[in-house]
Amino acid sequence: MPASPPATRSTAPLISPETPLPAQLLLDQVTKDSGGRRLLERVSLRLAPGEVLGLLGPSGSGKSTLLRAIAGLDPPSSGRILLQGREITAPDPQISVMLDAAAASRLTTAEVLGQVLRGRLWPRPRRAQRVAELLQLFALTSQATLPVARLSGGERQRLTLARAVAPEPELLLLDEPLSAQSPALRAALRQELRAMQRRLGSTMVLATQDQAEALLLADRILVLDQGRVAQLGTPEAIYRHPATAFVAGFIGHGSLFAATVDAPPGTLRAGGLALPSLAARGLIYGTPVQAFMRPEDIVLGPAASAMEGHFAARVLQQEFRGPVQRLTLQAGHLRLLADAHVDAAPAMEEVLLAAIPADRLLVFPLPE
Ligand SMILES: Nc1ncnc2c1ncn2[C@@H]1O[C@H](COP(=O)(O)OP(=O)(O)OP(=O)(O)O)[C@@H](O)[C@H]1O
Repeated sequence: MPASPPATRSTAPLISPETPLPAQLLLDQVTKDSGGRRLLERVSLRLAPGEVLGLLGPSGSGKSTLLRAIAGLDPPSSGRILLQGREITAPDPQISVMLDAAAASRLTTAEVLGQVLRGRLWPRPRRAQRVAELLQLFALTSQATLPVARLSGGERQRLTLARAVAPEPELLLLDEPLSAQSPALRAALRQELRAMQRRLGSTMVLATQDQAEALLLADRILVLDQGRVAQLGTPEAIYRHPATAFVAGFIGHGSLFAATVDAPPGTLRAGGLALPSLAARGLIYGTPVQAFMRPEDIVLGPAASAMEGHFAARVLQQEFRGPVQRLTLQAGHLRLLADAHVDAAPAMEEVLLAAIPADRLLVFPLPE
């Protein structure tokens, strides 16, 4: 048995900065206060070299504040940020952050890119080659000689992104990098960004409100809720095992509804239905909770009839989503989202059998 930790241990940081690396980026209880408000509250995390972190959260949750702190642009009020063991308190050449590429600049697109490729690492021929490569990668070749002020919003965003990745930094911080791009270009740039990150092995933090972007690009996702870490985990863990109702509702789609723990154990009563839920086992009879399910988890039609707790549901709405139809079902007093394969989708107003697998009906405590 290891000796008990000393009594002072409880006030020690959650992560000890003295612990030997692998961590490349370490955030230790990062707190930020500004204008009488707490914008970040004790954010701690450890990113391995080459790891991509998706920073997700609603507008105003503190994503940009956290990125600016990591970039050394706006240091935290308390807590520490370390890159390879060095504390970050000011901008660092190893850290590249997306900053708007001088909107009113008279420089051309190519010149703005060349600007960040200075020093002995970028002798003139290598610099010119890199600029040409970036122009091509970010679909800006035709705009190479245009003054930056003339670029469209999407072009300027691509230039901002190209400028951030240009120096091949150790740590790349991106803030909504593709929000102004058309869907096709966005998909292509996502792939490009991921390939580039793998090739360079840069550690990356990507703040976005676009869940698909975070789910596709990130190794792990940090969900921020009012400046606090609501959950940190792999995309799959966050999607399948959300820690709170907020995370469940924020990532992906689903139905969140009020329920009460019922008998026999592992049953929820909601909207007049009795629904089996493994997550409700062990909870005290009569406890009010929030229940959550994803639309793709509901079983529809004859397959539902063999399942415990199946119920009748009426199709209220249909939404075409390519291979699936997203249905809104009326079941008891509940409205539930359900996905049906487009070839097997029921008609409007059709009444059909439905069931929620017991391991897919999640339970969260009521908000305080
Ligand atoms: N200097 C400041 N003083 C007071 N409040 C601030 C300051 N800077 C930012 N805020 C507030 O802090 C909160 C977090 O802002 P931040 O820009 O980090 O959010 P975000 O998650 O990046 O949002 P978005 O997705 O809309 O860009 C916001 O409510 C913002 O208004």
